[in-house]
Amino acid sequence: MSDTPAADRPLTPILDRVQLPSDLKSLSDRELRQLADELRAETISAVSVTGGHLGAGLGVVELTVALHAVFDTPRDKIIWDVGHQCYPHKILTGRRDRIRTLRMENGLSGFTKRSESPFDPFGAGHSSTSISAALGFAMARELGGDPGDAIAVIGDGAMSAGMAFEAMNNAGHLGKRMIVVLNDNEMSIAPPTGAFSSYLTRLYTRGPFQELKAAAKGAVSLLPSPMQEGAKRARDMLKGMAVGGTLFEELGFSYIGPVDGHDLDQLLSLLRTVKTRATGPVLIHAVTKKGKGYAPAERALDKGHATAKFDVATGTQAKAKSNAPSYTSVFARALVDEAGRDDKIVAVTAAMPDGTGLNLFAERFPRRCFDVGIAEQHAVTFAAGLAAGGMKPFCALYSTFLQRGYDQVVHDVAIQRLPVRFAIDRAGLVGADGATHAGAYDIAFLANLPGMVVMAAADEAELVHMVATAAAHDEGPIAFRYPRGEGTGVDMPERGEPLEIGKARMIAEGKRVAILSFGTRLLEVMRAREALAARGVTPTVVDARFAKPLDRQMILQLAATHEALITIEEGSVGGFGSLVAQLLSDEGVFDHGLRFRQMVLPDTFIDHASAEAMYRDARMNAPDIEAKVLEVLGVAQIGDMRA
Ligand SMILES: Cc1ncc(C[n+]2csc(CCOP(=O)(O)OP(=O)(O)O)c2C)c(N)n1
Ligand SMILES: CC(=O)[C@@H](O)[C@H](O)COP(=O)(O)O
Ligand SMILES: [Mg+2]
Repeated sequence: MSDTPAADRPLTPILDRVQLPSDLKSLSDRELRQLADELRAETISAVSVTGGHLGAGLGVVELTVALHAVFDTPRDKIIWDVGHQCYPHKILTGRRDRIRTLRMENGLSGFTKRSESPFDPFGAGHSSTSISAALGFAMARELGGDPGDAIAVIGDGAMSAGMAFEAMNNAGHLGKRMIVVLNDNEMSIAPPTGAFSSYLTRLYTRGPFQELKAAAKGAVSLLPSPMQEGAKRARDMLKGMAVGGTLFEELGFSYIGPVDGHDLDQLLSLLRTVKTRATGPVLIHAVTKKGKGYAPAERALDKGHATAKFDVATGTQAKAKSNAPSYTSVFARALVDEAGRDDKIVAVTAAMPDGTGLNLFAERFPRRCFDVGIAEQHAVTFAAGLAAGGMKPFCALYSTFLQRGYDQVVHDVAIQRLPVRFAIDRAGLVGADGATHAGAYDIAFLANLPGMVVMAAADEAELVHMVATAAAHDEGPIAFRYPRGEGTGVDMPERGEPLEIGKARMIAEGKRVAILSFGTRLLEVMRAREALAARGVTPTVVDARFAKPLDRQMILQLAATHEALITIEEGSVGGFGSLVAQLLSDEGVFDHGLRFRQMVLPDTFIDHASAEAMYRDARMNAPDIEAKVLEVLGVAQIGDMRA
């Protein structure tokens, strides 16, 4: 477990007096200002030993203190969008003693989580859900459910997603008291793109400040008294001028802002007034700085969005030893290579240019690369439109975020048989981000779609071939998946060669049991095979490459020549193994006594830990494969081989 030596911990006399947010009520505003400074120092110190999301939390330190000082949590509910900015909130809500276990096995989650604390009323990890959830709490209160205020804190990046607007539309119509704090730091993970982002910038660069905007639309009564004076002056000035309402006002919110989100006095005074006077939906537009107060984060291109462990004095991050290129970079380079030969290839990312490697593509082909913002649904249908228009779109998304665009995959892509290429990164278990980010379901939800081709790369050389396969496949949609992290270090091909659709590859011939591997568990399968050889068992090993279409001929042949078949994949039940089972059952193979086992992720949500530990818990590492082979053959032990 990580720790900070006592001598290196920041001095935090006020924070030391805070066990729970109720302790903030006895602090003066001056003490609250000091508390904010100490909370920032404690956050930096903690993340320096755990790694994790740093910049977003540093940007909301004053907001966190002000919200907890003014409202009565957990009766009042603060709903942090994404949840990646919640570390200061965790420190103030009874979790300081475990803050140096963030994102570790058995430690605190890196996001808000209902099961972790009553101060986390709603869990997150994916973006743009907070306003919907807050509205749900507000309406539950109106209908006699849990009392208290509902406050959504949502970033400018998350605000640009469709869900946020769906929620605003509904909230403005229902007209009930709820509060949205728009935390505008002009950053997503990368600098934000899009017209909405420019709109927010215009809101605070065009001139009118909070007094003027509030005056223009009658939100004056929500402003604290000193500001009301200014507002009245502003209203007088405005007489006769045509001042357009903000988009938020048009949607039925009282808009207050922009306010300086690091000015604690102003925040306290504003929130106190809103707390006593608000009757309907209110949006407070707070302007903040991502990474605020820690120079290395403020200077970094990503404003310290996510860091490895680091040295607090210098900001220097610990470098992971790497023996092989990451799958992400292999994908990106292969795509750039293909695109150099084919100018119809275009690429789409939903706010993850660095995470998907498409930053590399954008450097080389800026006109052919689109960052659509946090908008996975749009990304998929936009790619469908590009395909319908004659382009060859690669839609590069994390498996977990593709979930949000599923109807678009079915309705806009698959039914129309449009050749959208889905590059699915972060397939399988991802480690520290935990269950919300696990890429567990894409095989199941894609391979059940008629006409969809679904591939998984067993190593980085295979990935290069799959990029080439997707580029060459114009007949309909095609997807290929690959995990987070580095490859296996295999020799790389000069250039990708399109694979024959639906053909598996034989890796090692053996006897009695055949293991059909789909994806990067192949390495663990080969380790298991080596261990089994010592016991005189030599399984046949096949890299399936395709979950859809299956290599029927190869699978039926293996079934005819082996006593048992085992499938393994980094995905949930309902995917590759289920399709193999369906084939074997349809062909009556089970009637002849074939023994069959599927190794899939368990039917539980696996908590954050290292990816290796998560696969250990999922029982999908080499010792588990070895045990499964022995069990299916009825050889030796029953029980845990890993003693
Ligand atoms: C649906 C979804 N897509 C993508 C992401 C990845 N993601 C996490 S935080 C983030 C940027 C959020 O920007 P913003 O809301 O402005 O918050 P900030 O980090 O600037 O505080 C992105 C793209 C996600 N969590 N959920
Ligand atoms: C909060 C969030 O959704 C992202 O920041 C995510 O943690 C990135 O994951 P990777 O580190 O795998 O890119
Ligand atoms: Mg932002």
